[in-house]
Amino acid sequence: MTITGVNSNVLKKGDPEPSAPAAGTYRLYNMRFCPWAERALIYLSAKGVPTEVVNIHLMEKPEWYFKKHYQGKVPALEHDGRIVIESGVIPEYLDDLLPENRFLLSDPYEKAQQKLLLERLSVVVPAFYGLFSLIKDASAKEEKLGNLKKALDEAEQLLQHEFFSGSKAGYVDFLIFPFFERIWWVSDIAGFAFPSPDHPKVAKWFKATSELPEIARVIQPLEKGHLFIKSYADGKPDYDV
Ligand SMILES: N[C@@H](CCC(=O)N[C@@H](CS)C(=O)NCC(=O)O)C(=O)O
Repeated sequence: MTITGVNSNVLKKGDPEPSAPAAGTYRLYNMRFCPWAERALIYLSAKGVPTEVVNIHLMEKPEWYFKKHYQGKVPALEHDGRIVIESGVIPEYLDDLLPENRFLLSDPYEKAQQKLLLERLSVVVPAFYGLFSLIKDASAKEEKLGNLKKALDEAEQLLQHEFFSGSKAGYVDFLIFPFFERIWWVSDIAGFAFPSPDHPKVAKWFKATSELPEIARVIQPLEKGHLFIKSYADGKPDYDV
């Protein structure tokens, strides 16, 4: 196992800054339920590089964390005295740094196409965030589920192969999966079906992708996802569930 600490203690205000990661190893500042951080986590897992995960309490951030990320957000990647932030930048950085095992293709046209596909698929992101209000108040259910359906219709149409990245999972799958996973978490709580037979290609992709070893070994169990989502919807996110 090259990834350690995925479920480690959550560091908060007052906790000391960990010493620098050992040379040649990677450290990911993470929050287990953050979809943006999960993009970087999945990428590191797929790269198979030695990685230590450090979980950050986002409501009570350690003072030193602002040296890692100027806004105090996750993810941030630290290695060999360098820090890289942003979930859209870290994967590309890792591909440039470790080109023997690339996921974002190096051919300029293919690379552009993959990025455009991710851009189009990103309709699922606002559709997902819009679902939170349903957990406490079902009054806008029709509208929110209508937005989700439109986003999933788009994804169904964009899925031309077994994976979004082609016959093998890659950049697009790794970066968009965390949002589909969270739609799945919310579906049980807010009372709608996902994955659903209305989007058969997406349903098949979701199952296959969630079972990939590089993903399965780093994601959170469904029950924990439920607990976190409920705490978040209550306005008191519980980072220790
Ligand atoms: N644009 C950033 C977004 C990251 C983000 O919003 N992370 C959230 C957690 S899911 C965060 O750190 N929130 C803490 C804060 O905003 O203070 C990225 O893609 O990396």
